[in-house]
Amino acid sequence: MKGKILILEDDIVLSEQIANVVKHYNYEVMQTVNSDQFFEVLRQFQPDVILLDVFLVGSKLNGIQVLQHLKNDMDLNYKVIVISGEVTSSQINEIRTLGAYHFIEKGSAFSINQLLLHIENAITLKRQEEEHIGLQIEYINLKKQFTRSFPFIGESNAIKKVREQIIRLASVDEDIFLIGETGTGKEVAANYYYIYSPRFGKPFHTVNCSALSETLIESELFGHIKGSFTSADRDKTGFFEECSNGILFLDEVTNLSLMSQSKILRAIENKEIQVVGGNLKKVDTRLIFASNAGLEKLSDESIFRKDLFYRIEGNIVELPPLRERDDDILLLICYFLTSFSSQYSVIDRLDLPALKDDLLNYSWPGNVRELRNFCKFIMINEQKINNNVIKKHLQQKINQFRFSKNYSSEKYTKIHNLKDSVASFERDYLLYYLSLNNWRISQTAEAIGLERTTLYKKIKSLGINHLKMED
Ligand SMILES: Nc1ncnc2c1ncn2[C@@H]1O[C@H](COP(=O)(O)OP(=O)(O)OP(=O)(O)O)[C@@H](O)[C@H]1O
Repeated sequence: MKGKILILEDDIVLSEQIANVVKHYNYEVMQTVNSDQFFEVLRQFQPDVILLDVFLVGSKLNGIQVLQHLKNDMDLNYKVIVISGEVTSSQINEIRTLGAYHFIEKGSAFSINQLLLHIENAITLKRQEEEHIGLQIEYINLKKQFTRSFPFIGESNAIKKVREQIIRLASVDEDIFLIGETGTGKEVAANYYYIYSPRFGKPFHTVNCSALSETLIESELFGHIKGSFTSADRDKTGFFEECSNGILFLDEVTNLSLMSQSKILRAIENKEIQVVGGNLKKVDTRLIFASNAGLEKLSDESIFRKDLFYRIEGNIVELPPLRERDDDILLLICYFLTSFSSQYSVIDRLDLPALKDDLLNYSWPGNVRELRNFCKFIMINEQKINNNVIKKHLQQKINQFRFSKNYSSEKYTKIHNLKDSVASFERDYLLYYLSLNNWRISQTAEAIGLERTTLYKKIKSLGINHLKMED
């Protein structure tokens, strides 16, 4: 069946004649003689094309009024072909303004073959429009899904500025360089760029450059031809070509060798890649670079090529560390706790604003990732969540951080006598766990796997002041 046709025609002989011909050409047809009957059939039949007469004897509405009703009250995509006897030029204009697909005069010039041609064209157009609408809906849904999966939370001025920069660069289809400490959200920002890029919906791949081995890097990025090296047992398309018309996200780009960076620069400048063992190929790949390196490291020639740096310098966007966007910490903690609480069915009753100072007392060196993992840890390990529970975990975190910062291995390797070095470590270790366990000896002993008496002896022999301790 090629399509559905609904006829509204009071001339039964003509209606029958048209119906027979179009049926013969594999269309499904319904015939009606007045407007009431027409609207009754219309709802159920859902035609592709409507053949509409203008003057209808015995009908509540004439053809033009029917057309008016179709335009104003029905948002479905029908194609209407008006077939009529004598109509005035102003009526023809009205028919056109009301959105009819075509107007055909009855009379001696009327040809059913021509009508068939118009029907076929109308149906083709309708299918194309439907496909276009379908694609648009799919595109909008994909965007919504993407935005939900990669929320970019933050209302601090710093993050607002970052979002603005990203939207501006994405909308003009420029390469971008995201820099920032680990966990500040460079990958989140890359996804945000993709959403605002005209390339959204086209391929988008992430390559972690530190995971690429130097020998295979060219083949991974630019592809290779079968037989071009020992293990190349078939042709391979590289990431640049896979993402042509789309976006390639090169994460940790400063971990690439200077040689590999020069090949990337060539690919950007010439919009062309050299396939390993093959020919040059034109590509149109937009690039997002990301690195944990600060600006001063980026301008160090031994880490990042000067020419590549100058090429991208104007498009650097810096993700601020969490400690510099304190306004966001409550928004983020609230988001993570809520998302993990539904995941692990833990109810959270918290007065978050009262926690702000405590949260900001810590520097969050792992940034948003650390905050996220902190929330996850609490949600998994605690049954009841309240401000005190959060404070307790925060204090433990602060203690651990101080311990790792103050007692780096360097402190012990500097002591040239092994016995003294071990003693120094043991002392720091015990002090750390004693403070973590509120100076309770039994609790500390259990936490570190010692007998209570052994711990007590060690405390004495290491000269730890045990006056504030309890058993
Ligand atoms: N603004 C934000 N809103 C919501 N989640 C965020 C935000 N920033 C970071 N995250 C979350 O924090 C975690 C780390 O983010 P991301 O991987 O983007 O950081 P990164 O800067 O790329 O880190 P790295 O340099 O270590 O790869 C992710 O789980 C991410 O979803």
